[in-house]
Amino acid sequence: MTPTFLSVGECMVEMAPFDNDLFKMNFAGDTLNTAWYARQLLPVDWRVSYCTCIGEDQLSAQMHAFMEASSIDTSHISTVPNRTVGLYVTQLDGGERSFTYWRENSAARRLAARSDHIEAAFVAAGIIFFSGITLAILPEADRAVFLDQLEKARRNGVQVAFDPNLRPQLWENEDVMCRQIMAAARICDIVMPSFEDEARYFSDENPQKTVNRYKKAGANLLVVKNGPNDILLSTFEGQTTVQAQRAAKVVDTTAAGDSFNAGFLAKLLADETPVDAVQYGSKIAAQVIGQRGALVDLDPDLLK
Ligand SMILES: O=C(O)C(=O)C[C@H](O)[C@H](O)COP(=O)(O)O
Repeated sequence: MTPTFLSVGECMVEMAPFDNDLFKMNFAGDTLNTAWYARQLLPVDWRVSYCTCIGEDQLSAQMHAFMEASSIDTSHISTVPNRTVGLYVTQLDGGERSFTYWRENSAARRLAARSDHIEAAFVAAGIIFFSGITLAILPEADRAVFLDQLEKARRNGVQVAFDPNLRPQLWENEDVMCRQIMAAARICDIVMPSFEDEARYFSDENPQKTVNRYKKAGANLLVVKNGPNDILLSTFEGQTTVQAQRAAKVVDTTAAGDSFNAGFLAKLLADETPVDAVQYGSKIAAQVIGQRGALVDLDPDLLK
């Protein structure tokens, strides 16, 4: 059977600032970004599949065509009549990004509305990747359906990887966000949080506290990203810090974490050591933040 990397979540229209106050339209979203980079970084015998919902309008068709052209498998994308895809605009402040969204009524919010849709995607996967944003956009009842199906897939041997990607503006409130993130972490093998966010919303004093909290929840492989600072890696064998790759220049930090996740998971799935996988993920992220937008061309040397 073809090994499948399945990413689940929401892809949006991205408007990212380029030169002369012009904005460039693209398609992006944390889980799609990870799938897009993973497609380039995983061996060709892997299938990279994206699970979401889109509308039936022209913009949705364009997004679908973009994924196909990027060699991402679209067989787990369903359509929802009378809805369209979400949109976000990136604002840059000295290279640091922030996002404004128009996604309250997006088709992707229905991605777990039919449990057979996600079930079919999950059973076909070797590894499932999702994020806190995947959960944040779902109606409350669908979150439970999503996590139930995930647990079932995991019991059947599928690996589960999770980036908490904390976005309080997408949740009902911070309490709900923190509770749901920890409920999700309980059914994950690999958790890849970013310390800056975790410190802010879980009051972790240092990356060690972040590791301890997710380990207690049950995850056995943890990578705590920390911007340009050391990355903390915790595995079955113990833990270590890995120096982050310095970026030659920081132009736009959008998708730093998403591209790191793709590089890290691609090397793990190729049976490299977790330390090598962290170093590789960090190299990919350093490249990505040197260019504008979420999806950027990678140095061909990195793809070898
Ligand atoms: O916020 C969302 O919903 C998005 O998906 C927009 C962005 O593409 C990612 O958030 C970027 O993620 P970072 O790697 O954390 O920079």
